[in-house]
Amino acid sequence: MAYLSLQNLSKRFGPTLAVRDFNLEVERGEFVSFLGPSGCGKTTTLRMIAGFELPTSGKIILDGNDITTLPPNRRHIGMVFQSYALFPNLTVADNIAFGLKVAKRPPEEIRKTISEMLDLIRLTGFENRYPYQLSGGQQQRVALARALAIRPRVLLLDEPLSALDAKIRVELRAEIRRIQQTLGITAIYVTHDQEEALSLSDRVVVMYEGRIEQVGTPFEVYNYPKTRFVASFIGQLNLIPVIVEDPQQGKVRFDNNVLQVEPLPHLNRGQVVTLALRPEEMNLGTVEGRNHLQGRVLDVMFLGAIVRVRVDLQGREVLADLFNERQLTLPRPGDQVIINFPPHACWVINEA
Ligand SMILES: Nc1ncnc2c1ncn2[C@@H]1O[C@H](COP(=O)(O)OP(=O)(O)OP(=O)(O)O)[C@@H](O)[C@H]1O
Repeated sequence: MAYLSLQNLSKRFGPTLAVRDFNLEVERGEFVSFLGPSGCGKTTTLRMIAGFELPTSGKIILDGNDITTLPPNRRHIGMVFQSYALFPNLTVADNIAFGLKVAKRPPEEIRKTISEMLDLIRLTGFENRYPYQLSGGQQQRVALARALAIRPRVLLLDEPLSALDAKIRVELRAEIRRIQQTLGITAIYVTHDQEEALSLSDRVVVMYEGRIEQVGTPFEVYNYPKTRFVASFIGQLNLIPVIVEDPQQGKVRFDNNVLQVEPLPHLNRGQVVTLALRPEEMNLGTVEGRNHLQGRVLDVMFLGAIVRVRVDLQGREVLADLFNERQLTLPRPGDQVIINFPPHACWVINEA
């Protein structure tokens, strides 16, 4: 059996079913993210694992023991929140030592753990500072050390980076992953930021309205989304309505253009379906390949590593991404362009 097993978990708050029949198996040492829009039940699920909420139904098994109704302080779980929640009147060292002192660990062990934790979060020398003397990022690293000092069986992180600046957020993200891997600790990370979930996790649980939509590696949920929600929540997606011309040959029609996609044996001729394509699969300005569409540039957004071009394709707006390079000639609004994409880049959504 998996290290942490969530079995048919549900949570109801009055009329709201916040979490519905949630099933997940987490391996020891795995880093799993819960990703979804506000209100989809991520925090509630995390709080049930921590013991702050009792499930309305279902079970939580940790390392072979049923902990569903165990009080939080007996679960041996570490938690990091969005607000650093450090004790303002305690030094860094005393904040880190807090859980160990409550557990009445010997002073020698406490000293040793403080020193190891400071080394791990790269704040050696800061032990006598108070939280107000630290930056937000440093405070959050202390909060992480405090959660880890008790050697928890699972580390839970609830949007731990959302109060920080963009640059610190990216730095600390890498730090969290490094520390998690160094300790081999099992971690569950709640976020509504897809980039954070994709970059940190071994697996991502995509949630919507209290339900799991898909569980998979970052590669799987991005490249092989199982539902329309997952496809549109993670990354950008172009949707183009087309009519099936020849299902066996994978030919579809968009206005007067016949497009080649992969064979669609489960569909019928004449059916209206939606082609879904990522912006990075749309090539701009070349006539190679099998599918070309005429378009007109609406606007150009320079994002650094990529340039995102919004194009009008005969009344339908799509996004096409170019890789930035210094020699690039940027398209301009009003330019006539050709968009092409390979047959294997599109998937077909059939909503009928
Ligand atoms: N204590 C509570 N009492 C009543 N309703 C609650 C309570 N806690 C959460 N809810 C409701 O349950 C649903 C799920 O909330 P939850 O906080 O788990 O979502 P979330 O995905 O973590 O959202 P966010 O990203 O905004 O924190 C929401 O509709 C919320 O209003």
